[in-house]
Amino acid sequence: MEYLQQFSIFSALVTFLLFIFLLQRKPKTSSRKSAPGPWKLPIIGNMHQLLGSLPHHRLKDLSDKYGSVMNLQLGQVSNIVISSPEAAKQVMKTHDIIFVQRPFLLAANIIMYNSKDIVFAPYGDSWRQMRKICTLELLSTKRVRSFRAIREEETSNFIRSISSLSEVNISKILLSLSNAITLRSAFGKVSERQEAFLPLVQKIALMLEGFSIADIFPSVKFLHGITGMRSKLQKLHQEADIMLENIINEHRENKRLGRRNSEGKEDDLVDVLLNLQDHDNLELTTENMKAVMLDMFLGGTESSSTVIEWAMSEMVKDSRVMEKAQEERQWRSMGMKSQSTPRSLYINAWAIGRDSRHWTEAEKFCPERFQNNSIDIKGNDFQFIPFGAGRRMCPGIAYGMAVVELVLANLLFHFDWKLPNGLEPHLLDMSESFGVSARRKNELNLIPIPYNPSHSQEIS
Ligand code: HEM
Repeated sequence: MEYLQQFSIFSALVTFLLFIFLLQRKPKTSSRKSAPGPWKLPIIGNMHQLLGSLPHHRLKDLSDKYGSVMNLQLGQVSNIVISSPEAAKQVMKTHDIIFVQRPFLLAANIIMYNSKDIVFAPYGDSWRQMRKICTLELLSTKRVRSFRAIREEETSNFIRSISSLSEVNISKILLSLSNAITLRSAFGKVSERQEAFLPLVQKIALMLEGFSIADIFPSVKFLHGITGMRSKLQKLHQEADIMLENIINEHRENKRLGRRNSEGKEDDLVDVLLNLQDHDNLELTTENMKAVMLDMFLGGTESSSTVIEWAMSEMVKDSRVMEKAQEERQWRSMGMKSQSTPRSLYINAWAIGRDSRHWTEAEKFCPERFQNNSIDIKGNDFQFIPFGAGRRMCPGIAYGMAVVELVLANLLFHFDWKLPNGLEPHLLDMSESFGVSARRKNELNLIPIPYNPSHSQEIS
């Protein structure tokens, strides 16, 4: 089991070689010396050079030409693009304090109650307090363990639902599973009203990813109005606010009446926040609570399902890896227990994970590269930073990995997988889409072949 678990982790994480995240930071002060960069046009700067391909691909091509610390002008905003582990270490470790800010994003500011969350909060006392609540209370190993029953039950239902299908849209059902786990962990017993929160979160995620004209020309205020962006954001914010307000009020009322919000003994995340608000000497406002809940959904659902989606795609494409990952199940079945010119920083972790000076056959899916070495995923080895690094590193590693590992292990244990319509594995399209987590461009459809239909054991 240990081997399969480790393999799942490695398989999942290695997909981050495919996974884009352009970690966005903002230096506290602008440096006087400018990095090299491509020639730029008046007004739009280098925006035209990003057209025609996904930004992380274009940025890698440009950095191959101009260097791993490159200057790029997008509208009024001067950006530094980081594309090597050495440069990433400089900005995320050695000089982390200078680059710890997130840039101002109109969407985040409106949706997140003037950035009262963690992801978009300016570096300072409020972020520090929220981050502490997040690491010590909401996403601690102990809390993640307390949601184990939810993860297992949802995964078990998920596996059972696949068994009765002749073909599965893996992309879609993985996102639903990830959403369902977060919904129950966050809100406890799930009502229809709470389910309506999910499509709204998806709309918000779409608004938060990508480049917006308002952020590229921050001083040209009228642009924000004429694009309709501001009013769309305000509408979404109001809708989310009403839902979150209702959910929090229901929890408050249940608490007052001594009724449990969650099904089991464990508190859900809203309970935890309400307890902190009542008992601790913290300035945790209801707006903070709502903004953090949005962070949990935006940061915690698509990220995990995308890892599994890419891991499955890679393994279906390469049967050698799939078979190796599935080897262990035979043993298990044999009786084992079951500003006007602000400056931003983009860290192209996608390009860094493919740096040929650090990785042999960097483009190849080869989870074994993580065996028998001590490469760390927690931001200490800069050639592989799936969760970022430094002060703003992801606080959701334990939560995310718990979901990825459990779901992937169950998918591999219970089924063999085939592509539909006799499609040859090597012809599987592996294009990515634009967006924060670079999901598959085309959804992944697979045929599940139950490994052992009489075998009802789930992997936990
Ligand atoms: C496999 C799943 C996940 C991946 C790959 C991932 C990746 C990341 C990355 C790359 C960052 C930016 C780090 C930086 O700027 O250096 C980040 C930040 C963050 N993530 Fe995750 N994440 C995952 C799961 C989660 C989960 C499950 C949650 C919460 C439920 C979460 C909450 C956050 C928050 C709140 C931040 C902002 C931290 C700050 O600015 O202080 N993430 N994540």
